[in-house]
Amino acid sequence: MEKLLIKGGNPLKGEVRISGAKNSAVALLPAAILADTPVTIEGLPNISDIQILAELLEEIGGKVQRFGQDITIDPSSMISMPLPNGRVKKLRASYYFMGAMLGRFKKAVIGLPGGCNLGPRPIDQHIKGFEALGAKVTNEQGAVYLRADRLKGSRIYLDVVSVGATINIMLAAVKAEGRTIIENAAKEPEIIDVATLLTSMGAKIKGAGTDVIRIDGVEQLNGCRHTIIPDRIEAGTYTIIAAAQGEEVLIDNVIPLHLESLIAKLREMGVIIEEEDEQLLIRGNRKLKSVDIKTLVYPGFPTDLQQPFTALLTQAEGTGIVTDTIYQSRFKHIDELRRMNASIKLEGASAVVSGPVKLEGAKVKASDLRAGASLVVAGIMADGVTEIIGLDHIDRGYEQLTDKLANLGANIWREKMSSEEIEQFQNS
Ligand SMILES: CC(=O)N[C@H]1[C@@H](OP(=O)(O)OP(=O)(O)OC[C@H]2O[C@@H](n3ccc(=O)[nH]c3=O)[C@H](O)[C@@H]2O)O[C@H](CO)[C@@H](O)[C@@H]1O
Ligand SMILES: C=C(OP(=O)(O)O)C(=O)O
Repeated sequence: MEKLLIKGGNPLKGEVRISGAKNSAVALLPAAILADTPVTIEGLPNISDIQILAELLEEIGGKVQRFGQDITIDPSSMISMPLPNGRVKKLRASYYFMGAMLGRFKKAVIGLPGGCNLGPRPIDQHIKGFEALGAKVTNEQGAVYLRADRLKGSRIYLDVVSVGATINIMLAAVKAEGRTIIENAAKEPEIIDVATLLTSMGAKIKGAGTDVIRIDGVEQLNGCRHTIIPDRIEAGTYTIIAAAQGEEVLIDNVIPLHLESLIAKLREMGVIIEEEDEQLLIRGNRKLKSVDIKTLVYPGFPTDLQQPFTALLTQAEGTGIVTDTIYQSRFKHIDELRRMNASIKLEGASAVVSGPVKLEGAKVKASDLRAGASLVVAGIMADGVTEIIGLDHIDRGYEQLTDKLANLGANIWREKMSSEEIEQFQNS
């Protein structure tokens, strides 16, 4: 087990290349289950969630070959193997095996998903969608059992705008008989990416990226080749880091449109950002002004950037109010930032951040993926050394974080934890 160490204060300069989007990749891989012939996905991030999904695909009989950032999945000999326990519990996106296996085999047994602990994360809207398509769904001993004699297209109104439910229903509906209409669908770029892959496989989908998606089911889907979109959350994290500590940082392989809400907020704070087709050039500003943020569904401010952004607000003049409307209790990073001298109060569903303060390096723990990212942002700005444990969370979502930041000039490295440290960590 390792810990991450950062000696803060170095000005950052240079270029960082963004990897493929985790939240697309984790749906694209299960989507391959639906094809009759091999699917190749290009530009995958090398992160632990992808490794686990590749192993799950092999567990159900898929042949998986990885060549650098590309993966080829031959689904022809897959079977509807139950996956009630084990790897499925390690990540959120294992829920996509429900939709994909239901679409292909008309049955699936999948353990309830893991992923970041952000408070309650129900999957009732996924289930509502599967039931509307004709599946019988039961929950037994922590696993979801799905079975359908046939899947039949239906009109489904989501009571909550959900990325996972929108994609999961698409995965099942592409092989249902007739037309499915998903209303109040989520509009995140990852949904368009999954729809693009499915369309290349032969699916008939209209409206992905709007709040009404129409799907006409087909009997057969074939293999294809697909290039994943860049990770807007990784790009946003580096943009925040560059705003915090950058002299001049070029973010390469990014779709600026996907980050409009973040870019607007950073400009309000006084950060200078130039947008190119696939790049962002960020000039940090040591005199930042505070702003308020409220997370919303896309194209609103993403909840996955709320935690890293909160760390940046500690350096801004004034008071910034951070409200997360998607996950009201996504604030586990606050106590850790306070250990680093941040001045943050929790008031109801908001964090009130006062700044600027001089952050000080400390021993802190990443309780979830983006909490980890917020500690990295803080560590990069702090005086002295910050020691972050809980790297398994960070490794779920950031490819080569240490190398990418070191290339920009950060003083950052990983070290093995001693057995006493591991014991303390496990008991904490
Ligand atoms: C693997 C993946 O893509 N993860 C992302 C996905 O998670 P995930 O797909 O799990 O998030 P959702 O969009 O489904 O959740 C949004 C909100 O809806 C609620 N909800 C969701 C489903 C449901 O059936 N019932 C229900 O009440 C959730 O508790 C949450 O409050 O979108 C989140 C919101 O942008 C991001 O933070 C995650 O990084
Ligand atoms: C919450 C996240 O991921 P997951 O849904 O996979 O837990 C995230 O990427 O910030």
